[in-house]
Amino acid sequence: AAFSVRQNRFDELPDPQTAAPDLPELPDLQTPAPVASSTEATEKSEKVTSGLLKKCEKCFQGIKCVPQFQCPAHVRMESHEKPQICDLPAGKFGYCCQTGQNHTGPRLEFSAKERRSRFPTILSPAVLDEARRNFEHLLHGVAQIPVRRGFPDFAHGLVFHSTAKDDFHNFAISNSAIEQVMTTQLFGKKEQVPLDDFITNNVPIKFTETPLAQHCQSNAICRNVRSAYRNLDGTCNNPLPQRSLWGAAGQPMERLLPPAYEDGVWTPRAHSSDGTPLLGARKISRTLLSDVDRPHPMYNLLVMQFGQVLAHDISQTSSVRLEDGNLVQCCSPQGKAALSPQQSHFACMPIHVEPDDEFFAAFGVRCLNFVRLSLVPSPDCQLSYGKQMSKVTHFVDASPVYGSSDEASRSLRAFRGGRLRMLNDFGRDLLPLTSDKKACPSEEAGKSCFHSGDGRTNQIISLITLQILLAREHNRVADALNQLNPSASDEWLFQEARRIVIAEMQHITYNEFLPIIIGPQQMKRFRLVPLHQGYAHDYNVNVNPAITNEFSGAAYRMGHSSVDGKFQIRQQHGHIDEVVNIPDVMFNPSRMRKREFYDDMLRTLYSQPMQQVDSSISQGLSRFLFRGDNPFGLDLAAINIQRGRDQGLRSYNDYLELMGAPKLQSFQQFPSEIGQKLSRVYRSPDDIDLWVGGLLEKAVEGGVVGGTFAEIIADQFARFKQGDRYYYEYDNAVNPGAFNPQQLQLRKVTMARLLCDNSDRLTLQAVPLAAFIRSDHPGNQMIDCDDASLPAVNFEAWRI
Ligand code: HEM
Ligand SMILES: [Ca+2]
Repeated sequence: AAFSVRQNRFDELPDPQTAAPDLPELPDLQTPAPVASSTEATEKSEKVTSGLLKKCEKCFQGIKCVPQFQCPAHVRMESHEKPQICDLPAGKFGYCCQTGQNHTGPRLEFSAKERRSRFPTILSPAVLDEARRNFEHLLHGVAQIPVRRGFPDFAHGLVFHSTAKDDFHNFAISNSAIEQVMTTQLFGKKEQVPLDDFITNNVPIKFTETPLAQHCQSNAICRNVRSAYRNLDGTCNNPLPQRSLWGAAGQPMERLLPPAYEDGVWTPRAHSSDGTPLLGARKISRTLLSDVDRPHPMYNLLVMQFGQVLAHDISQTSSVRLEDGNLVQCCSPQGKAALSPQQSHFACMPIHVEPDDEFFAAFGVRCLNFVRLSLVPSPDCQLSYGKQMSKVTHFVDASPVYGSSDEASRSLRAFRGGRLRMLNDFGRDLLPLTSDKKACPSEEAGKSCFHSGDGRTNQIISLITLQILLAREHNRVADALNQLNPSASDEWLFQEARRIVIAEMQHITYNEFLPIIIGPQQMKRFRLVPLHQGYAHDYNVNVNPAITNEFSGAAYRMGHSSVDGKFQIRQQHGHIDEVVNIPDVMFNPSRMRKREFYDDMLRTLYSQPMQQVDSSISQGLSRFLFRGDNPFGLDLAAINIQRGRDQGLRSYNDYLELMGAPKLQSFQQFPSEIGQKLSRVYRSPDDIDLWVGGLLEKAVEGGVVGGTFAEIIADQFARFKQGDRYYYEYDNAVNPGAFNPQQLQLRKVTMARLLCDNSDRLTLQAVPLAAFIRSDHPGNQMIDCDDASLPAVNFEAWRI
């Protein structure tokens, strides 16, 4: 087989306890595991010696030393061909890696000739015809049952909404991609193509010259690759013409490991490693991910809320739709049962609820709606597995503020003084109201829903708060630039203010936010720490900045565990004025019109602790998500697990191997209570879903997530840095919109400054100096917004 992560190649590594200190460590689980019961794994590892532990050497010219995680092909190599090891910052070792970005690329040793002898190299018209007929039948042969307004699954669908026009466009592209996938499935079945050949892109047959080539992508035409401003849709960031779409809106996501599709193409993982059916996502959620109140001792809810804004900046998938653009329904009314196979849409993957469910049983609910993500055609037009995409620009570029297309950005601009349009609500600037009836779940509420660069803004009121804050920051900067340059054009003011706000967003992300999530070691090892002065030189034209499926489908959803089910809205002197349950402020923005609410919400965010990232998920998300006026909502934990399977994520153990840690061999390696629960829902440690396994790990030192999520997240932010030519720390040799040394003083910006500069100063007069740290944490302190020791960016450097 070309690919076999199932074999544990890392049992060749010596026991981390007894070997050199810089070896990969066992995943640290939330409470110390009873190591005493000497497991099979320990015995094995004591016996073997490693070919890996040669002394660290320098990599050959042109080859980079990267963390093992960024050298995914290593899991597919025999030990004698493993890459050479080398030194990384933070006293860790890495690999001299040559694999480039194509993690699921074909193995080199198969020559094209050898491959060709196995199956035909062209698609026969008969296969194309049959697949076409099958697909037509799937599209039109079943009842088109839409989701009804006012129900939780309607709001869930809105999370994938951008504009009606976009949804329509995606529908056509996704259909073409799904027809490609179905043709591939049929071809695979007829020619008995080995599963491994699909998942490693080893089937060198193209759709070119068939009708299915119609939507295969061409490259973007970049009129000016030296433009000082990044394109709104993210195109033309990479200067090479054949890479002009890297990181752009609508582009496919990357993968760290080949997909776990049962047919190698698009059929979700549904079986355990021993062949028995996997248990359902809801069963796993209610067994393992209960709601326990564990406030974080150090970090506040602003970490959670900034985290979500950032999530929306870098990822938005899209779900399969009905032909008329409506959402697909997979359950009978009131979730009484899953629709029969004859009635079901092909993208249905409903979540099964058992009759003994502690919560949903009381409402007679046996089915939660779940629709698979839509696909995009293979960029190279090759027969391959299904590829999910992100609708927003993959880069950290404040796309929630400006939109991910020229059209979206035009709808947001005032075209005066470089400003964004705002709603003046009795002297306070709020976001403009939306006219898009699909942006809010009920038509009535739609009247007061807000419009921004991201379709998910109204999802929760604390998210609206930060969206307002960022839009105000843009206008504040535009006004300051206008003061300095009264004759500057609207376009110049807009683009300069946008360039500054993006840099602020990037600086706060890498300087303040990310270290909290992944800890200082990972920051150093992946070279993510911003410089104090001067320019960074990490740009790498070979790095694809695309979001990975593992990041969006699992690792970064760690944020869901940091959500608290309640907001404690404070008045003066710490007195709690109102307790708001989060489901009551999902897609319900009316409170924002109360005069003091915006300031109060910001104060809540910086003073209320976030929840620890662990296996506890608030019932506000796992029972009442998007409940609206209904007695029950959806289960986001179950949705996350199901989504991982939809996206073809491999099991947790495979990602342990990728980071160079030994795979788990037994549930006994977990703390006993967790191990027992795991054994009730999984047959073997090889079956654990990535999101679940990641949440069970103990946090890395100085971070909030465990080792596996830390690696996936660090890798992603390394891509956003190395693969973004416009990254704020790059000089003119790389970045045509580079800041000059005086302008780079914008590194002074902090989250605390943004809070002060964009509050209403009604109830918010002071902020914690380290804004993401609880104000009651020793060492942090409240600072008055007018205190000169709270650094501010001076815009003099923009006088022209
Ligand atoms: C009140 C807070 C939140 C709610 C109600 C919420 C809800 C949701 C929902 C409904 C989805 C779509 C799930 C699916 O169908 O697959 C989603 C996706 C996601 N969420 Fe959250 N979320 C919240 C906070 C956060 C936070 C704090 C983070 C990270 C720090 C986060 C990260 C993500 C990511 C990465 C995705 C995948 C986005 C995509 O690629 O489409 N969320 N969230
Ligand atoms: Ca973006």
